[in-house]
Amino acid sequence: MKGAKSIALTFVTGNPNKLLEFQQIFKIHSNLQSLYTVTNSPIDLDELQGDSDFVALRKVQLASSLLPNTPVIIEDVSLNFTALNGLPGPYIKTFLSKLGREGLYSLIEHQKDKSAVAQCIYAYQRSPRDEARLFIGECRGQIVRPRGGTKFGWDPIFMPDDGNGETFGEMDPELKNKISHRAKALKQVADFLVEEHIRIRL
Ligand SMILES: O=c1nc[nH]c2c1ncn2[C@H]1C[C@H](O)[C@@H](COP(=O)(O)OP(=O)(O)OP(=O)(O)O)O1
Ligand SMILES: [Mg+2]
Repeated sequence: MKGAKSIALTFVTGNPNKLLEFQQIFKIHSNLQSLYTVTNSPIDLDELQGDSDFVALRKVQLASSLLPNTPVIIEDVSLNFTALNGLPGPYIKTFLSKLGREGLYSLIEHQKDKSAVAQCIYAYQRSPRDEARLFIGECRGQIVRPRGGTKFGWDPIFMPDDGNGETFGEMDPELKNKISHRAKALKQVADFLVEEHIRIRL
């Protein structure tokens, strides 16, 4: 059992790869380990259409209404191709499932600008009566032909600009977890959760 002061936090995601990276990055923020007991609710939340902030906001409100007795956190990830004015954006999951990694690459194969921004939004809500809070992390990179054996989404076609020339799919997970969109967003979440723990305990 965790210490008596530990607060429950439910991460609502149907994606086991997200959960794994969340847990790995959460460990890096060692002060949080004693403050929160995180559990996963594997609900695949409905997602409305809209810009990425709106999608994340409505997702966390839905999660909170389904789980009114626990603070909840959700994640929404977008992949924005510069040459396509930000598309696929929050619709990356559908694009990936319909086109595959090769197909995604072929969307911009003939474009000069192959840059893209991976964006991760965490949304937190303490209860259905409280306001949602959003935390956004971005990682700039280039879209390349698929490289690397990971099973996680679009990792093999995304080569971050501040990495080592490898795609997320080729990279040591430890390096990905230091520089990724998810790591950057979770850093802000971690700072917030320390403050939130004090507020909840007051
Ligand atoms: O670091 C990542 N590296 C590679 N691929 C990634 C990453 N992070 C999300 N992805 C994929 C999963 C999904 O195909 C899409 C985002 O869609 P998104 O709605 O946020 O995720 P999801 O529906 O799988 O899980 P959830 O239940 O949390 O909504 O990009
Ligand atoms: Mg989703």
